[in-house]
Amino acid sequence: MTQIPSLPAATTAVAVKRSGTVKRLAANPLAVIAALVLAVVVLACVAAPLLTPFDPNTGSLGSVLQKPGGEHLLGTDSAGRDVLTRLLFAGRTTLAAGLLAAVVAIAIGTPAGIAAGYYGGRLDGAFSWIANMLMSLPGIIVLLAVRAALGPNVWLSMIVFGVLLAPAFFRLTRTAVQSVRNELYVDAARVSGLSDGRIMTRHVFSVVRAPIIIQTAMVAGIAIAIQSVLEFLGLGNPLVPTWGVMMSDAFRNVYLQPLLLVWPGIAIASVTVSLALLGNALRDALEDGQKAAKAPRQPRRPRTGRTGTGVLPAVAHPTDTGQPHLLTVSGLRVGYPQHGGTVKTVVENVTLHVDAGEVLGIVGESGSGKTQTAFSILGLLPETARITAGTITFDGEPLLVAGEDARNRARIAKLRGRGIAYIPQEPMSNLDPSFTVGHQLVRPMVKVMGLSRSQARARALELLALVGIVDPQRTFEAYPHQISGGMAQRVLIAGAVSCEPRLLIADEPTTALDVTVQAEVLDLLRDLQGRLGMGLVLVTHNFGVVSDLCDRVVVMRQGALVEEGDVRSLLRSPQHPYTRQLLAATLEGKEPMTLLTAGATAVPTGVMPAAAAPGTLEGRL
Ligand SMILES: Nc1ncnc2c1ncn2[C@@H]1O[C@H](COP(=O)(O)OP(=O)(O)OP(=O)(O)O)[C@@H](O)[C@H]1O
Repeated sequence: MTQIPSLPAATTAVAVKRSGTVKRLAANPLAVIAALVLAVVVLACVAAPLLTPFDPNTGSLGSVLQKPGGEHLLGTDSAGRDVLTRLLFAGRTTLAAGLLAAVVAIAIGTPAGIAAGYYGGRLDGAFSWIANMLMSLPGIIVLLAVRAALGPNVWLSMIVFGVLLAPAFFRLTRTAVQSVRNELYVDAARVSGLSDGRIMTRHVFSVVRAPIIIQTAMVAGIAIAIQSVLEFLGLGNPLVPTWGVMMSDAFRNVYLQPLLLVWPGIAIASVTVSLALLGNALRDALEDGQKAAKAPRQPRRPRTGRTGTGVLPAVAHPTDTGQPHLLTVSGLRVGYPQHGGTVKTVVENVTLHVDAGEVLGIVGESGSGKTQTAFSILGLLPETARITAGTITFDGEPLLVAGEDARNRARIAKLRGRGIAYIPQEPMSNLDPSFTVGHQLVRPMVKVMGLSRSQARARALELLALVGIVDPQRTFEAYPHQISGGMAQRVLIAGAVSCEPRLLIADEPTTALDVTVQAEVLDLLRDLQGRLGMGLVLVTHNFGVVSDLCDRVVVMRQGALVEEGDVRSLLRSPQHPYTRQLLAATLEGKEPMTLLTAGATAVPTGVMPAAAAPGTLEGRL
């Protein structure tokens, strides 16, 4: 069994990444200066009443336009008001108004962008149309119109400006979400029973979090600058001190006291420039982090040992009792509409079933429609796919009916996790890099089984031990990059069985693994399936795996079933020429019965050399 390699700090962990980002920011002098300037300005403005004894709006006619010095550190303005006091109080309004614009833009743009990117289709079209329309409006003219209609209210102006800036966040999040919505870890989250809302907030939002923070810094700076420009032009409320209003006042006395223009100018420039610098530095720090994340992994330690501890008794396979099959697929047809109105059919009239405790293999060459069939059962087909005929029933209840898209989605969503679970092909890309292994195991159990967090945690540790992970605690706390491919596949198997599903669909579960780990994972699957009495649909193109694990097998070619039977008869006397051809190709031209030797368990994908394939066929034939 693989030990967790101890990785250097510069590799990919998100936990490491977070502290790494702070470290990289701290190493950037511009970022440090910008952060310090912002911190000083914000703190000084917040603590304004403590820092100055004057009132920002009360002046003294005896001390008009005084030069800096004495009790008025920055002098006084044309109404005899203390400039420093006004500057600090004005900063509160200006900064809060800039923040308000950014918050409004985020609150509108981000959820809309996530929903449009995640759901696509008409929702995306409608939201994109609104975003394009908002972007085509001339912002300054709209703000002038708002000012003319509703008066000089800085908060209202910034709310409107926030709405106008929302498309920036919308586009950013939509693009980011589009790039991950078909990632396998999102599919994995879906099949583990998490709702769309939960997936969007927990798994998808993490992708857009960093760009949003960067964009917020930029947008807040722009909002402060625009607000100040409008107020400088005399469109602000003279009764509410802001840096723009101060600039406007100062400009009227520029010949008498030019310094009055300098202080708010410095304040505006320092804050907007600092925000821009900080945003840039943050982007650089995150990009550097991503480069570090792509650094090569530590070599894996050699694996030893076998999996499973045989605690539960094996479940007897059902006999023909007249009970409905656990899963029945009837006449399934899946197609993809093409340009020009035609439909490319990728699954045609597929009919199969699997019972509780039974292992059904779906074999066929690449592109024969195995995954499309499995995805139809799991409700994971791409949005562009159309189920044009057929039904799928689970335990006698309809699960999928052609043409009932919305109901199909609801029915499948209810079954995921507890009814049907999924083990994918690519272990690494099915684990969300933003969360620890433990988190990803615990969440579905809390959500689907209603366990408390501590119960789910204890169960996750048990499951990790059950799937043969030597140090469950350490793996539980690890991020996906900190475990090997074989361990990741075991974690996914643990996750798939965590909610005690009645049917497990495993799509080429060993393809991405090296040969020794393939054998271990197959052993584990067989062991768990027997112990838990699950129905198992095993998608593979490897007859070695079929003979090792399956009770029955269906052979697919070009989207259709060409042969079906119990594994023993089918391997012994394949009827269809394609099955014979496939078997012959797998066996590299040798007769199946002459290959067999006892002792080993599995073979590498698509290859069954005499020395490597042993035992798998012999035990069954
Ligand atoms: N999004 C899609 N749009 C159009 N055609 C698709 C799409 N996804 C898959 N197909 C087509 O469906 C057919 C069946 O694909 P499927 O992934 O089920 O094959 P498979 O038997 O699982 O192959 P493999 O072993 O390589 O995974 C292929 O011809 C493939 O090109």
